[in-house]
Amino acid sequence: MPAPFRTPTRTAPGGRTPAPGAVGGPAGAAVALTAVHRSYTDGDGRVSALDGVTLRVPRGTFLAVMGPSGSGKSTLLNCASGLDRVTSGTVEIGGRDISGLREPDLTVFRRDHVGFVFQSYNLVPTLTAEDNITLPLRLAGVRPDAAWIDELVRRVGVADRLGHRPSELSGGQQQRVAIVRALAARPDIVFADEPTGALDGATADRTLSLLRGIVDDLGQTVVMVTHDPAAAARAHDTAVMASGRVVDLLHAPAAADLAGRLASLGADR
Ligand SMILES: Nc1ncnc2c1ncn2[C@@H]1O[C@H](COP(=O)(O)OP(=O)(O)OP(=O)(O)O)[C@@H](O)[C@H]1O
Repeated sequence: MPAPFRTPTRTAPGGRTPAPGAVGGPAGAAVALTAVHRSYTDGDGRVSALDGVTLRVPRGTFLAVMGPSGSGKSTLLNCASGLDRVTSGTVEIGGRDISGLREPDLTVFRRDHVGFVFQSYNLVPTLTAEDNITLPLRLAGVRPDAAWIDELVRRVGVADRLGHRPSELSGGQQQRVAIVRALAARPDIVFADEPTGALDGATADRTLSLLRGIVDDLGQTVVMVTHDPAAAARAHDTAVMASGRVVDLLHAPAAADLAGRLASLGADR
């Protein structure tokens, strides 16, 4: 019988070992990828963007995904979140296999079970912060859970900005509103794509603290793609990708160790 998950191939340069249960163990996985391949056909032939990824993200954990440009990070995020389809293998979110869902069902599933945070915030410019937060729920015909949203709004510190439009908010405030929007439906998992990429150092730091807090204090699950070793070091675990594979799964790596590992993989940023 094949191994149920890919065994990390190495530990951090500092000798840290992967978190027990950070991969594998089907129980309690917010998202589980099994033998996922994703290939694209382009002008030059076939590109294997994901080449056999098996990865489980336990509920209530914060996973960073790093790797050189072109290593497959965005493809991993897109496939794991149901934005893109796998060529082969399976993706389960909250125990539900989404690999075979038809498009309308997949759209509804994503809406109800997956939250997204983007580098560019993706707020609707004509709506207030409050309306941005509740828009996805209202479109779904779901009454927002006012107590939960209040808790989130207070936690991220935008309670006094709810009546403002995005253009009247700083980048950090817009990202905090986007984080509340992503969590409003209590998703199984939040995927964050370079969430601090457009923020200055101090604001990025605060945003990472918020993400870590919603995992540690509220039991949410976050998967974050980042190029920044210091950002990844704020997560519990880091998956390092190269050539479409997860080559390391590191528990609480130091930023310097991650930077060294990326340099060894030829990452130029
Ligand atoms: N739609 C597509 N069509 C063809 N090739 C694609 C497509 N999407 C991704 N690829 C290829 O798949 C590989 C992985 O791309 P991906 O965007 O996942 O990498 P990445 O690690 O996120 O890169 P970056 O850090 O530069 O954003 C690359 O070789 C890329 O060119």
